[in-house]
Amino acid sequence: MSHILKIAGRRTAVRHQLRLPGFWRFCGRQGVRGAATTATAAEQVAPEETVRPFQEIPGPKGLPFIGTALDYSPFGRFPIHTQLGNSAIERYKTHGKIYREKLGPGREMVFVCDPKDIGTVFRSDGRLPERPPVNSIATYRKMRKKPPGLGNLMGEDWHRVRSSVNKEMMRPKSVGAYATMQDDVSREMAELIQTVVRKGDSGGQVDNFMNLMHKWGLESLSLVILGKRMGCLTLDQLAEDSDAQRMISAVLEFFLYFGKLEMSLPFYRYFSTPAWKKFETAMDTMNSIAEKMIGEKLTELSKLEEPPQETDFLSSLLSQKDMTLDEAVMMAIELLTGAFESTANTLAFNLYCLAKNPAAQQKLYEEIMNVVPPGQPIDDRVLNKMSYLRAVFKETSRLYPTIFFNARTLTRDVVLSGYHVPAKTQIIMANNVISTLPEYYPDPEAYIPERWLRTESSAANVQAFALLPFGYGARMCVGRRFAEQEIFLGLIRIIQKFHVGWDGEDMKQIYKIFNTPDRDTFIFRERE
Ligand code: HEM
Repeated sequence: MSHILKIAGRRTAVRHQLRLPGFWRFCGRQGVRGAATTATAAEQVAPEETVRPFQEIPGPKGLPFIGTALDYSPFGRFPIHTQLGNSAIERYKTHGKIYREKLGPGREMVFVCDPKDIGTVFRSDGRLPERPPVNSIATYRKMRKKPPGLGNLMGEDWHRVRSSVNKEMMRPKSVGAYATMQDDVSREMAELIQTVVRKGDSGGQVDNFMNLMHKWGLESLSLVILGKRMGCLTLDQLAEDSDAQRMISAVLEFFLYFGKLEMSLPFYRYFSTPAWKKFETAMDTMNSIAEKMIGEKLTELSKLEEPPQETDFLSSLLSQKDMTLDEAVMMAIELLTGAFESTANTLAFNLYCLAKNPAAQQKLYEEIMNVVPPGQPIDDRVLNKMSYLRAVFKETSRLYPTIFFNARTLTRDVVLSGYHVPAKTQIIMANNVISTLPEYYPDPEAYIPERWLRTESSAANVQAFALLPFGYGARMCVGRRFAEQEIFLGLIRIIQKFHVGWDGEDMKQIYKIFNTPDRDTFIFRERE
């Protein structure tokens, strides 16, 4: 443990030096307004006299106090689990590309559905971009006296932690080093599907396929973050009391109640509502399993005289100079618990689009066979050669987004669609609306990966900021490269072995913060 503690002590000192002056300089109201004046003058596209005031932004009329919150209740116009994406499409049809909506006390948001406005918002990010806080998680972590986690950190604290994590997670070379490990897990996952298909009594379906996807996502993450296999990848039902199954069940429960709490009035802040109790129990379970796994890893590391040779994310984080031990552990917990569901769902959306579009699937299969013959290991250099695979991923993200909206709290005043929007306003960027508009995507309902290929004449038409599945700028998804690499590997290993079809009703997306497939009736047929 000695070298870990030595490093941790040094980090605490660095943290205190950085924290106070920077934080107050950038978060103080005067500071932000001051910055706003200069930036606004430089960035405004319309002369000042033509800029319309904030209050004139159109939007749905709501009730006093709760605004339009009831629209999103189970009995409202847009029940949140099934209609959140549609709500923005319908509002756009009524109010246009910018609208203002109040969803409860202190929760007024401006929705934008124009790539130019989205560009303006992201370009105004500055050095310390802010997203609206995720209140339920912040409340839980405060109650348990834990650090808030990267997603909820703001100001200089966010910048310091993010800079450390970026070194390991945003550099293609660092992330590429994990590709072979992730590929091993993906190959095993495809072999499990093969075992089921070869039994011949399932008609090519894998019972509870999404559960297999979750196991694949968790196994891969634990290998990358802790350098450890969890033993999830089995066709047998995992024992109910195993860490892996408890973690998977807790994460699914967590996302279900997380979505409910974030999109309803925050009564949980005042008393323990039934939804809050479920959320709290799920968080407790996830954290205790992750803490146990991380604790075991720290004990292993403490027995080493020198830092380990093999790569794993936690060991790399611990060797960063400007992160405290608590923060490194919190970061590992956040990644281990929060990230495998999104990759699992995204892989399922990609498979579904390919199942429904056999010509695109065939084209992808041909690219895979050209670049990676079966049996050959895959590394990051191989992935870089696969342009059709990337195009499939983008086109799926357009039609079946894993996240509907990006969000920012403005750190300076801007002009959006000719309206003045002041600093501190919460902005929701509804890229899912843009995805339905023929002015940005000819034939928007069709699945056409080719529109993303640079060689096609249509490629030039896809406007910047129209599609941003991982957000944008300094605060974009820190797991983007890991997630893409993992999804690409999963897709390659499945499509290489199987023709993927679909049985029955179309898949719909259920909103639980991340979109989730409502069914998983894939049909796998082994290729000749
Ligand atoms: C397909 C899967 C995923 C999608 C679609 C996704 C999408 C996003 C988006 C849209 C954001 C907000 C970005 C912004 O505000 O500009 C975000 C943030 C974040 N994501 Fe992901 N993500 C995925 C997977 C992952 C994975 C695998 C990890 C971790 C290994 C991860 C960790 C994070 C973290 C920690 C943040 C907060 C970053 C910050 O505030 O600095 N995500 N993600």
